[in-house]
Amino acid sequence: MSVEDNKRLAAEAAVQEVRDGMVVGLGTGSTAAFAIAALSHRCAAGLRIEAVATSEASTAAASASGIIVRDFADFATLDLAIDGADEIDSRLWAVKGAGGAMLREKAVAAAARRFIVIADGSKLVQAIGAAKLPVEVLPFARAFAVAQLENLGAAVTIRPSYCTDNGNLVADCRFNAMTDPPALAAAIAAIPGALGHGLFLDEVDAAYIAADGVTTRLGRPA
Ligand SMILES: O=C(CO)[C@H](O)[C@H](O)COP(=O)(O)O
Repeated sequence: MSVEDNKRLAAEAAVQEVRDGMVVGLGTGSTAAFAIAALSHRCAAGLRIEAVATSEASTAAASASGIIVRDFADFATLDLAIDGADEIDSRLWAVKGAGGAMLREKAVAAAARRFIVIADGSKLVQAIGAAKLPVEVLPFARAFAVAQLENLGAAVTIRPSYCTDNGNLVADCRFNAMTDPPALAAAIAAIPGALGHGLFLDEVDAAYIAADGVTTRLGRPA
């Protein structure tokens, strides 16, 4: 089984949780794309849902595949959201944002009554922290925010030639050791000009992880 097959299996397992009448948050990235495809097949077979999407790319993909996509600005809560991750551990702490959508992704995940991460087995780690941690940065505050992130121990690279869907920069941060993710999340959130980051410590309710063609669920059942 290839990595792509495992991404698809994890996505298909998560999409089984979607029920008629739900408002569903759609993630961003290659694994989330498999969820959009699986959801599109279910909609073609008669499932009636509405969706909101975490990026312009996912909005376009979902709309093109026949899913009704609404504006997240009009929803205070969602029934379910499904998204990929760059790392996830058994505490259901995740790092997201390699695709640069973490600010919208976190708002959608937080609004969802149930947030599911889908991933192939390579994303399941003993403890998060090896992946780069993306931080969305207001261009106006670029140098200040980078210096503040460096003060927290990060080696920071502004993602070249990249602009988020919100018109901002992404500072990719590498930490030698991420010893206290909750403290780090709080410290980054306190930086003026740092608009959001890819540490998801409170949002994930469950994860479907597929490895070697076998899908495992971590976290609470639907
Ligand atoms: O957080 C994300 C985008 O901002 C993605 O969900 C994450 O990067 C995983 O992507 P992929 O499924 O392509 O590996």
